[in-house]
Amino acid sequence: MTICSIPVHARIESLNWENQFFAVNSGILRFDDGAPLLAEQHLDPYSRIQAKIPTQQTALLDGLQLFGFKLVEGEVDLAMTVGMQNAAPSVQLATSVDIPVLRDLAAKIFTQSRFRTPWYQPGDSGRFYAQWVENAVLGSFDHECLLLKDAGVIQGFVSMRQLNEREARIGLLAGRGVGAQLMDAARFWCQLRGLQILRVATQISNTAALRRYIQSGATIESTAFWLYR
Ligand SMILES: CC(=O)SCCNC(=O)CCNC(=O)[C@H](O)C(C)(C)COP(=O)(O)OP(=O)(O)OC[C@H]1O[C@@H](n2cnc3c(N)ncnc32)[C@H](O)[C@@H]1OP(=O)(O)O
Ligand SMILES: Cc1cn([C@H]2C[C@H](O)[C@@H](COP(=O)(O)OP(=O)(O)O[C@H]3O[C@H](C)[C@H](N)[C@H](O)[C@H]3O)O2)c(=O)[nH]c1=O
Repeated sequence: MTICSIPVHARIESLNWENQFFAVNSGILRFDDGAPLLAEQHLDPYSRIQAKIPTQQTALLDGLQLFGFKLVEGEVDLAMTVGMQNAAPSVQLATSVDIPVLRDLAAKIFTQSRFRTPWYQPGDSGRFYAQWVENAVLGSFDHECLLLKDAGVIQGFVSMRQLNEREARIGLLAGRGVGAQLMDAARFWCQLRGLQILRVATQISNTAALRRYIQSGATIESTAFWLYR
């Protein structure tokens, strides 16, 4: 077999938020035919470089592997139309009082993650989703976090981000056995804002989440591989 280089045109964007949060020096490849040809000396200054590639771009997959990139995760991106006939669910808006419980839940429940060992430190992934849900409650990343409670106890949560005047994206969604209600709540949140498309992404291995999103009316829009070096 002859191994020859496969041209990859990309620039590197520093992942400033992640670098501060994880105390690393990481960047992400942004692919662009007008960008310079990728070379080792562009990658070397970083302790970690991430790349997210559409799964159908097998030439890119081969090219990045020649630079030493390794497969870390697969991601499925789904979307659904919101419609106008959604019933109001019995959810509450999370407030700062809910943060400690939500942080604890989020740190434990998202077991599949691209922020996993050996690429990140043990505990980094849990700490990341805990921060994500806290920032959703505070409206500093996702915009709001909706809670499903039973007798005052949180059964599930879903964080929501409005992307533009038509679309929203679910940030984090969790609650064993209450996925359908959480999806209904997400859809209603969109309807209230006049949004038409609801997007959601999950890890390719998360079959429970994939089943839930599809049963709730979503269809697969795209799939991607995460590679790191
Ligand atoms: C946008 C995102 O945040 S993507 C990440 C989605 N969230 C998570 O993965 C958090 C953990 N999972 C959950 O909170 C829920 O399982 C959801 C929201 C994904 C789906 O909820 P529901 O549709 O109500 O399904 P339910 O929780 O009953 O799970 C379906 C089945 O998968 C199983 N299952 C769910 N998660 C897992 C898991 N991580 N490992 C093994 N089995 C699991 C459940 O036990 C259940 O099995 P059963 O039917 O034999 O009882
Ligand atoms: C909390 C927070 C995060 N960020 C930054 C940090 C990252 O660069 C991105 C989020 O990256 P994303 O690819 O979305 O992360 P995940 O792969 O973990 O997410 C997927 O899986 C989750 C379980 C969930 N389903 C999610 O919807 C998926 O996308 O954002 C930031 O800049 N500021 C913040 O406050």
